[in-house]
Amino acid sequence: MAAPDGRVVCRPQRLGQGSGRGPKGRGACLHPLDSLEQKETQEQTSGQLDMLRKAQEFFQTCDAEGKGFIARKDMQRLHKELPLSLEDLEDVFDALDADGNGYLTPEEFTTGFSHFFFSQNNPSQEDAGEQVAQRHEEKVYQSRGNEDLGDMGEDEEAQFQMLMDRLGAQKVLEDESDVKQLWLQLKKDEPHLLSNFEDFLTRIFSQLQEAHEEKNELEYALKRKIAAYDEEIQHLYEEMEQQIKSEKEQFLLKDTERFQARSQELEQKLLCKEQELEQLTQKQKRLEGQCTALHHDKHETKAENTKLKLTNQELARELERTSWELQDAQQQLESLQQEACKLHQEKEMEVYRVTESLQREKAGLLKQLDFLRERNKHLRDERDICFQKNKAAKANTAASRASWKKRSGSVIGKYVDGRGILRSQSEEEEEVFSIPRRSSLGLSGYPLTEEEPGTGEPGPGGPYPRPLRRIISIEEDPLPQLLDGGFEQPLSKCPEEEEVSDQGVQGQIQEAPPLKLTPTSPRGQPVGKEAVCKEESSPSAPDRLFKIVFVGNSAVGKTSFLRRFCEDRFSPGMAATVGIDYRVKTVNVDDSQVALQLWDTAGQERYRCITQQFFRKADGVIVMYDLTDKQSFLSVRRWLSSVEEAVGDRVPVLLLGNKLDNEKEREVPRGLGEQLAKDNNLIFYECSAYSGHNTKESLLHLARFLKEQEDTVREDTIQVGHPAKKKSCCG
Ligand SMILES: Nc1nc2c(ncn2[C@@H]2O[C@H](COP(=O)(O)OP(=O)(O)OP(=O)(O)O)[C@@H](O)[C@H]2O)c(=O)[nH]1
Ligand SMILES: [Ca+2]
Ligand SMILES: [Mg+2]
Repeated sequence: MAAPDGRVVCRPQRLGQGSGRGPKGRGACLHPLDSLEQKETQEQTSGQLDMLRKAQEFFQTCDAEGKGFIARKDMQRLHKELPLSLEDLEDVFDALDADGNGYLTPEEFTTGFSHFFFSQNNPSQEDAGEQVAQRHEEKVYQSRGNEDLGDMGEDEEAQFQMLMDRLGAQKVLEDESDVKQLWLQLKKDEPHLLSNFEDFLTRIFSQLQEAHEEKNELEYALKRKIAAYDEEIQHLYEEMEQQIKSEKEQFLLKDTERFQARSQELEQKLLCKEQELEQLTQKQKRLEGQCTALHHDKHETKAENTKLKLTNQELARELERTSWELQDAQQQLESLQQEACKLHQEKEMEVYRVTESLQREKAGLLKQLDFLRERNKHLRDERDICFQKNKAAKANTAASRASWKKRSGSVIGKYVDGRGILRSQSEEEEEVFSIPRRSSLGLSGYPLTEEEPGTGEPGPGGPYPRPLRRIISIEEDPLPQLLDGGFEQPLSKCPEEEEVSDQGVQGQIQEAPPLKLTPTSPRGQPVGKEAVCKEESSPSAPDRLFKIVFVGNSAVGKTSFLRRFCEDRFSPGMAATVGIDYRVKTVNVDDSQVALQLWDTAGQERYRCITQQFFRKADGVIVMYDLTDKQSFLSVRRWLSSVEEAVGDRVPVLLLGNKLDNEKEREVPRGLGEQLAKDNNLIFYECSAYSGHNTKESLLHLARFLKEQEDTVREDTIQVGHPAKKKSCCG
């Protein structure tokens, strides 16, 4: 698209417009079609030169005096020579005097002359006056030419040229030779037609000129249109450029914004990534540190490992050696254990045998005792008669009373001889006998051989034997001793009576016969024999022995219960137990024989210190209460705590509520007993020594429990001591 070139497109000025402008106006304005008219211009130039020459000749003609300028007067002198009126000449002068100073300089004259001629080229534009003047001039020249030059070719040529110039034919005609010939012909043949021809030519040329000008105008308009179009295009272009620019700017703005946002986003991301990277770097560093530490540790561990391996090898060797030693030791131990087991079994059997024989003896002695009691009663009766007889004798009364007390207070183990060594005890005895029940049984399974103070006479062979005052301690396990040493050795000593208990049982018992017991006494026969006989009825020897201690308030029925269990009979009106007693009974528990050594304690308060000592070696304890006596049940807790005090909770306890047969007098509901048992982890039964209900069941339960407990302990012991083998041995 072509930008406007800035050329000033100017309309070509009409030549001769305004008489005062002169020929310089032509040069002042650049014709846009210069290039097109160069040729024409060249032709004009040559024409102008001719014209200048002619103008100078005409000037000299007018300036006849040669003063260098033409005045109005000079011009009027031509009136005679030119076919022009004075007025016409005046007009010509005025037209030529451009500055109006009344003189025509050669320049003014020449310029005006040429202008005059050029203006003849645009006759259509000239006003009529000028045209008229021109015609006059032509005619002047023609006539002058016709008259002066005649047949002069050169003149004709100039005339023709002048004509042509005047008509402006150079601009229109390319080749004017035809016109020239025609003009010459016409001039020669028909001179009167020449003016017509010239008019014709004038008209033709003027039309041509008009057409030319029209063409120029059209060209100009076209150019203007093109220019306008160009301008419009330029404008559009500019607008478009502007629009593009603004669009571009907008786009750029948007793009920049987007770019900025994006870059911000990216920056943030980058920041995040950088932070992450930093964290990772730190982590890596940390890990590296750890790695190094681990590496270091590894080395250390390796060294340690090697050391440990060496130690291990050493230890393995040592272990081997030790295991050999251990094996030896185990073999030795095994043989020792076997030996020990054998010994233990033997010992147990001996114990059992002795216990049984002692029991037998005790039964015999009891019989003797019964007999002696009967005797005693009888003697007392006699004595009473005697006493009544001698009632008056006061001095005798005190002595007699003391003697009676001593007889009836047949407690062994606490009460020494009747000579008042322990006088203070007699009051206690009084208490004992103040209760409705008789207190008669001695201690230690031996019948209490009471002195018969009532008889008042000592047995044969010296003073009466003292009553047996020994307590067999469950802890000392005196039975084997008894077996070894017969009855010569003391069973044990009552802690409180050491000083009085060093006489042999045998001796005392042997001293019994002098009491003149009836033949019913088993004394005459060996005590053990009867026991052996009974023993024989037992299917086999017992496998084990358990010591069970019986406790509970007085009169709850402990002794009655044991009698029911051992002899399967019930004796009403049983005497209160004094000190301690025991029985042995073998029972069958799950195909094995279990001997139960049952220790019957005295429930009365005063014997508690003795009872307490028997707990320590007990395998099991039976606490009994009388379900018709609330107080006896309330005492159970006290009994339990004294058991626990002595042995902790390692021994099983059987709680028995006795006298179930006497339901109508029941004071302790069954639930209470059950609850108590449950709270203290006890075995519980309600039973009756009278009817025999639950006597066997309850004791068997306890025996089974003890056996199982022992089995478990034994197994554990075997496993711990000898994991390889399992062997039954006496733990
Ligand atoms: N109805 C009835 N009476 C019984 C029963 N058991 C014992 N008795 C009686 O209760 C009284 C006391 O009996 P013992 O066996 O001597 O009482 P204990 O517990 O041995 O008394 P201590 O030896 O003093 O501790 C006696 O009169 C017995 O006859 C029983 O099951 N039913
Ligand atoms: Ca002048
Ligand atoms: Mg009793």
